Amino acid sequence: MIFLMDLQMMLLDVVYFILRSCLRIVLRPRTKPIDGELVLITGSGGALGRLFALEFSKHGAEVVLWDFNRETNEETAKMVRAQGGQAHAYTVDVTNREEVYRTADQVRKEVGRDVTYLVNNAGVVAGERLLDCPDTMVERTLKVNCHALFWTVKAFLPQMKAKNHGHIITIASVLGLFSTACVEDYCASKFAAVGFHESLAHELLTEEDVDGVKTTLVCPYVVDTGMFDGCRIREEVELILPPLEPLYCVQQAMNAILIDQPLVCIPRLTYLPFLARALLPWESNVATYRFMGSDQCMYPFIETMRKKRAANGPIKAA
Ligand SMILES: NC(=O)C1=CN([C@@H]2O[C@H](COP(=O)(O)OP(=O)(O)OC[C@H]3O[C@@H](n4cnc5c(N)ncnc54)[C@H](OP(=O)(O)O)[C@@H]3O)[C@@H](O)[C@H]2O)C=CC1
Ligand SMILES: CC1=C(/C=C/C(C)=C/C=C/C(C)=C/C=O)C(C)(C)CCC1
Repeated sequence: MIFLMDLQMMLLDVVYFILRSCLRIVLRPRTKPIDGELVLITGSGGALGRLFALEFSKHGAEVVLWDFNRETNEETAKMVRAQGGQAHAYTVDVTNREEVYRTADQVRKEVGRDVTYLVNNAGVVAGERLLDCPDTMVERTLKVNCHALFWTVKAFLPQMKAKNHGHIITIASVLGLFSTACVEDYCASKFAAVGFHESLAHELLTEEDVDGVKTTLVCPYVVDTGMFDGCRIREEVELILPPLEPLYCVQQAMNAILIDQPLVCIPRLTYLPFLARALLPWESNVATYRFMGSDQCMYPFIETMRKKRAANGPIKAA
């Protein structure tokens, strides 16, 4: 009897949340205020990290900027201050566990309060076919895009839990939900990031006294930041699915964060290949990939990366 009542309640919940999600597309819920929050962003010297810093600051938050590129990170801090915000820049390699824990303590002492929002945004890609990809590059991708999430979350989650207030945001990728050829390192690391994030979200949901700690998983499609320069799908399909403008991507992610949305794929159209991967036979997906030119979409990207590496020299391993 209890089982049947539980089943009925669960089905009602399922239908309620489906309807609520549909309604939220048309009637945007009220966003939560974040003025006075302390937001830490990793990879803040990069394109999306910088825009996140500027957007969070526009909403009244104070930002802590972590990047291992001192110059670009300082530049972000300057831009935040120029728009009247407060920023603290730290040069950190997020793959270095001790450095993460040490700098987290330093932030606590110097800024004088706990980080309440953590945006794990730092990310890299090897940009090489598997058999041509040096092992150190594979390791670097996994360390930056996946291992670092463990170190930063372990550094900041305890205070969020203690105060029952906080928000953990993971900038993953649609390539953490479905894959394509020649980005084995990246897909492995982003699928891992999605797995890490979702398991953490479930863990927090099972602990009743931490319902004030929220999570948002952000999965963007190609963004025009330079990171995936050259990535191309079939021209006709690209007309309905062009690379995203970086600011649009960050604003969509901000909307999701500010309404405590647990997952956002940007644009919404990319929920379809995610569903297709789960529902259709493998061969059907292969057929759609071929039709859309997404089976070989990374070929020109790899050529572009090779040219970039030839011009700038090899990338330092993390
Ligand atoms: N661009 C795209 O098409 C998409 C990107 N994403 C994800 O969005 C995030 C941001 O991407 P985007 O802004 O385009 O990339 P960028 O390369 O512009 O920014 C990434 C930043 O992370 C920094 N970084 C790299 N390694 C470390 C490290 N070990 N410690 C600290 N900082 C580090 C980089 O420093 P440095 O410049 O010195 O390398 C850079 O400043 C990434 O996680 C990416 O995977 C998701 C979907 C699509
Ligand atoms: C595979 C695939 C597609 C193309 C996806 C691409 C090109 C994704 C690139 C994502 C990037 C670069 C993410 C970075 O984090 C389509 C056309 C949606 C159709 C279905 C399958």
